[in-house]
Amino acid sequence: MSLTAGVVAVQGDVEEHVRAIERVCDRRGRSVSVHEVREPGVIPECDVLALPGGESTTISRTLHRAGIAPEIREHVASGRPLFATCAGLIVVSADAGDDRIDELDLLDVTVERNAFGRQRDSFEARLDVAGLDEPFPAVFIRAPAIDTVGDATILATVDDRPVAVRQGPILATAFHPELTPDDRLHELAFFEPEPAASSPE
Ligand SMILES: NC(=O)CC[C@H](N)C(=O)O
Repeated sequence: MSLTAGVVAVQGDVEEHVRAIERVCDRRGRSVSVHEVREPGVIPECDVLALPGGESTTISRTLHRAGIAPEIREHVASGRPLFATCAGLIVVSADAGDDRIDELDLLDVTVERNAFGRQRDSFEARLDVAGLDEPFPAVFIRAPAIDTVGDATILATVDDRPVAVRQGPILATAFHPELTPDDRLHELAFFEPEPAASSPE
């Protein structure tokens, strides 16, 4: 059966997520149609969903204004996979410590925006990620870090700060897996959910 994927296309690296999803599906021999989500009515058709990085205050405001936010909540509530990267992580968190962000409160973590400081505004790290055999080339761009973790499971850390977590159908990273040709985290997010979550296969 063909997979229907959505990439929330408010802002940010949408095209890169689309291509990563197409690559993963191609490798797994799955046909896929990927929709860029800008309005309500698309997410209910999607088996899997990506929420890209960008600027989290803009993304948060637009999601609520466009009426997409409730559909993201329903998507997760129904156990369908959501992959949130960077600003996406900030938006799905429980608290980002910024009044301009109306968090979706789907992931039991609090985050600090731009947590790695000026000198390390952008950097790359070869990251050990739970569930992957080889380190992942992680690209950080004005990345958030996770401050406190409730129910979520930590998959990776930088300087002892969590930068990748999963909780039920949600996988979230402070970095940008869509900016590298390595799509193992898209594969983990969409095809190898935690046992409690339903699989799109
Ligand atoms: N690359 C990103 O998504 C950066 C996130 C950005 N610093 C924010 O807080 O919105």
